[in-house]
Amino acid sequence: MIKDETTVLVLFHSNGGTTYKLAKAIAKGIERQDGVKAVLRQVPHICQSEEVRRHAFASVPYATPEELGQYDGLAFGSAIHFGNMTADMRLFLDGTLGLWAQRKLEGVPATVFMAAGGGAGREAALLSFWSTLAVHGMVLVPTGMMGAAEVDKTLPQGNTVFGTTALAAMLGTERPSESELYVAALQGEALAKVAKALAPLRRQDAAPASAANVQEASINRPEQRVQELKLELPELPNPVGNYTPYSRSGNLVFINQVALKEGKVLYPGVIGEDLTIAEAKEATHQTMLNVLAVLREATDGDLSRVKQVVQLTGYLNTPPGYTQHAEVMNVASDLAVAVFGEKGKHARAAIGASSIPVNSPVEIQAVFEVE
Ligand SMILES: Cc1cc2nc3c(=O)[nH]c(=O)nc-3n(C[C@H](O)[C@H](O)[C@H](O)COP(=O)(O)O)c2cc1C
Repeated sequence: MIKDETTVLVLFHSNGGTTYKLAKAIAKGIERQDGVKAVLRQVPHICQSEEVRRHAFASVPYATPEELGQYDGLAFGSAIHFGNMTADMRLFLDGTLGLWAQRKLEGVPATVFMAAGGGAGREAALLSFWSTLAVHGMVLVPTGMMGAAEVDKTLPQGNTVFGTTALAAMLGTERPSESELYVAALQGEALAKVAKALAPLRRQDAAPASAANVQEASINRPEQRVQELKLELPELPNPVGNYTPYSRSGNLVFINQVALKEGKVLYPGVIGEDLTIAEAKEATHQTMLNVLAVLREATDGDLSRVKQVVQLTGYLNTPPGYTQHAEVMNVASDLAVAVFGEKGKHARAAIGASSIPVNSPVEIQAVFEVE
């Protein structure tokens, strides 16, 4: 993501298309702000019906919970189901636990819009989002009286002070009505304004922190970092053939590991089919711990002898057409930098493979320069 640009995600869940139409109006409002880009994504469907597959929004890409941390602002939209967000949106938000633990969404502006039928419980439904967003520490952008003076008062309209809704079951005009779309665009514009204003401040806060982390890791001995990060480096795995856990040529150490944990493969199988992306990341973390355990052996128990992490190559057991290799391998790269600081930065390749020994979801080849 280009970090000089303000980017706002419009994330929706829709079955019948009304929330999608509001989402597009919100995105239009966001892009009225100079230098702000809207990205439209949808939440995966728990059960995808034929109706959903036929809709125009079927081609909108699915979001992952992890990607929420990349944006400068977030607009959440869902159909109202029994005075609440839909189960699909709820499930998605429950997937943001990792972001919450890292406080990644703290201070990120957010707003909420919803599609209703007759409007039963619509304010409670909007607030059901708000409590989740408050737990994340997000900056809530309400609609207040936005557009209230301009909406067509001869018909029932969905505007509320907490966010726009559309009253899809109300007669008299096509829904969302022009007034509902009008308020939705104002809401998008208001979110974009806050996102644009806060983005430089948030980056300023984040930059010294991450630079400090890297510096801290460089100053601290890697062994100390391993302890601080509470990383448990496992026992060395026994080779099952005529090879060694590592080989050294000059100052370079070569290591290959798979996702073995206590003698068994952690989450065996194909990523995206047998295991989720979150499980793939856990398996990648385990694989990198195995690499570090072997590296410690190669450096006679002293990781401070590592001069540079030179190259990481990740082979991921993925189906044809898979595209999220980089996201999974970032776990290994982040761990290298967390332990070795600047010396942890490396060249990298991430490759999809149709099968990996012992049905591991991942294999990492690593090259280190040592003293
Ligand atoms: C299970 C279920 C529960 C619903 N509960 C409510 C509700 O509490 N209040 C309301 O106004 N509409 C309710 N509706 C109607 C939907 O919110 C409405 O049809 C909405 O426009 C659907 O949005 P979509 O087209 O984006 O899927 C409900 C619909 C379903 C299927």
